[in-house]
Amino acid sequence: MTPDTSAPSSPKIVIRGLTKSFGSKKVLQGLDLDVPAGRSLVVIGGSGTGKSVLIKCILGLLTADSGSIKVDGIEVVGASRETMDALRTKFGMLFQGAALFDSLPVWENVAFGLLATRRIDRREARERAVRTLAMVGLGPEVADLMPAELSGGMQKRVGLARAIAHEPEILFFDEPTTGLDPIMADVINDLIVRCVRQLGATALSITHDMQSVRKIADRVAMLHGGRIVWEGPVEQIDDSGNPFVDQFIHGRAEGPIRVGEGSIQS
Ligand SMILES: Nc1ncnc2c1ncn2[C@@H]1O[C@H](COP(=O)(O)OP(=O)(O)OP(=O)(O)O)[C@@H](O)[C@H]1O
Repeated sequence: MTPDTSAPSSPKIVIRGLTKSFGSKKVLQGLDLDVPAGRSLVVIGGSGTGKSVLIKCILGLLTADSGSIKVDGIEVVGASRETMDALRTKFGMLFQGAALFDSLPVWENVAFGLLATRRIDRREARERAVRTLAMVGLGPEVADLMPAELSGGMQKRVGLARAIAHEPEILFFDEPTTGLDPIMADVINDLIVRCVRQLGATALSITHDMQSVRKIADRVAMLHGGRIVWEGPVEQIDDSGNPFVDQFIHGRAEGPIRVGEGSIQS
């Protein structure tokens, strides 16, 4: 996404030895990953390999069993509620399906975090929301519509506006193009690139959509068997020499990834 991905960048998020199981199901099994500051890293991997679990552990929505996740040097695993609340002010999130509040107009959806966490009056919040909507290509006439009045692509834009409204340092994108037609998916990918650049943010995304990976990633990490099995610049994914990456990016049924074994070490 940025032209020079080889330039050094200190990590914004450092993950070491992360494990997470659900009952006897081992999902993350000693995962190590650095997310470089100011870059866009995309985690790829088959269904059920634990990509969402990884993001939820970083956000503190799930508690890891062991290991360490440091955001700007602050430990997330075992962090107090106060620490997590403070860290979350740095985060912006766009989840699958945009997850808008149906009962609130668009502008209140966009300004939700601002109204909840900052001393800001409704008039100012609305102005900020309208400015942020403009960043994702939506005019002021959209501000007073209800989410149900919007197409899927517009809802995604509103979700993106909500994610960036408080100018977060770190943006998380969970399957940002799922359910969109290829053209709208490309529009959303372009907006993600533009917004991340404009904010100078660090981005961590998960997606199955290889078009999206090629567009939004500076670096790519492949999750399989509970660990990162390959990590490198996006320019190298076609030439990674890694059989898991090769099979995944070409969508082949044959290869080391056996369907249905995503979270089991092969
Ligand atoms: N809260 C939970 N309780 C029990 N099992 C869970 C929970 N959350 C996730 N899992 C299991 O963990 C595994 C990894 O799930 P996760 O949603 O992270 O996969 P994913 O890689 O994001 O998949 P997809 O690409 O299909 O969304 C799955 O087997 C899932 O059933």
